[in-house]
Amino acid sequence: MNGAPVVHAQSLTVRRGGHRLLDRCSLTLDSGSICALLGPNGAGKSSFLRTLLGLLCPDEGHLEVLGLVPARVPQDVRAAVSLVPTGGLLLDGLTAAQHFQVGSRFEPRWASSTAQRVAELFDLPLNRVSRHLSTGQRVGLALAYAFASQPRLLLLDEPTNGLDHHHREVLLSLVAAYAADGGTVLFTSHVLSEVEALADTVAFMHAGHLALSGTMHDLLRRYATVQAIYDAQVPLVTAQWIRLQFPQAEVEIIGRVLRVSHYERTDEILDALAAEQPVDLQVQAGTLTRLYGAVVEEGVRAVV
Ligand SMILES: Nc1ncnc2c1ncn2[C@@H]1O[C@H](COP(=O)(O)OP(=O)(O)OP(=O)(O)O)[C@@H](O)[C@H]1O
Repeated sequence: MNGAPVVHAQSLTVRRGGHRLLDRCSLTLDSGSICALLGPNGAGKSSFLRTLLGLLCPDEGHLEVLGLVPARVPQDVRAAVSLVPTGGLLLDGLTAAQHFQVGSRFEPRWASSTAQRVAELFDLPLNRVSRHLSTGQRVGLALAYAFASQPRLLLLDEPTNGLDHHHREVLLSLVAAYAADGGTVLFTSHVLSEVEALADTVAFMHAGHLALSGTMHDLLRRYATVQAIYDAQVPLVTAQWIRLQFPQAEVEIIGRVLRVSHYERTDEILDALAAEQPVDLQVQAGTLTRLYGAVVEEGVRAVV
């Protein structure tokens, strides 16, 4: 792995029709990382992937992908980067076998053995035209084509959409193996359990802006929950005081248990609650679901 980042986006803004698809987005991805791009419908995730491939040109900011500027040399970028859009992108009149012939002719790093292997893993009928393939088979074929192209950066837009449980697991293993070999992956997903299983890095998008990004480990450590257990009901005055001191915290009271989650203020909350002398006091690592709620659903309340 060399030290230069695979993706280096600095304050990217893309405008279309008076609307900001991307709003000052910054992200750096290192070789070998698997990054999940998360956010609600319409947040701008697909637009970000399309910008990395040079399909959308930034109006402001700076972007380098593998040291290249996609808007300037889109063909060079496409030779090294594969994008699998939602549902796959196929040539409708061609069979899987014909797709692979196209790949061997036009993709500079085509690996026929990978195409065959991934096609087998997805149980693809090789001689059926793609418009007669099922939804999952279409995704499988698009993935087989992408992996066989041996890209240095793989962009996957909701790749598990339409895949059954078994083929979902197959895909997660393929992505993990590809990254272990030094490939870099940026994928979007609305399924947080699969993100937790696969991604080492997460980036949260909200209204076109990349609100927060970092390694999964670090972000969940920063968004920890402090749990205090009292010998009787949680003292109301304590809960109210915490809400006043930390207005952006998520505060939960369940009987004798008080749970307070906040981005990057765990130590202060711990000190504040220790002074109240609960019978038990501990810090629990955050969960992706809670962090997603704080960053995206609550309108970035925890981090801005
Ligand atoms: N070419 C375009 N011109 C104008 N608006 C666009 C264009 N492409 C996308 N948009 C708008 O930009 C916003 C972001 O769209 P995008 O597809 O990037 O969202 P997304 O985060 O991928 O959403 P989803 O999770 O639903 O797939 C949406 O409001 C969409 O309607």
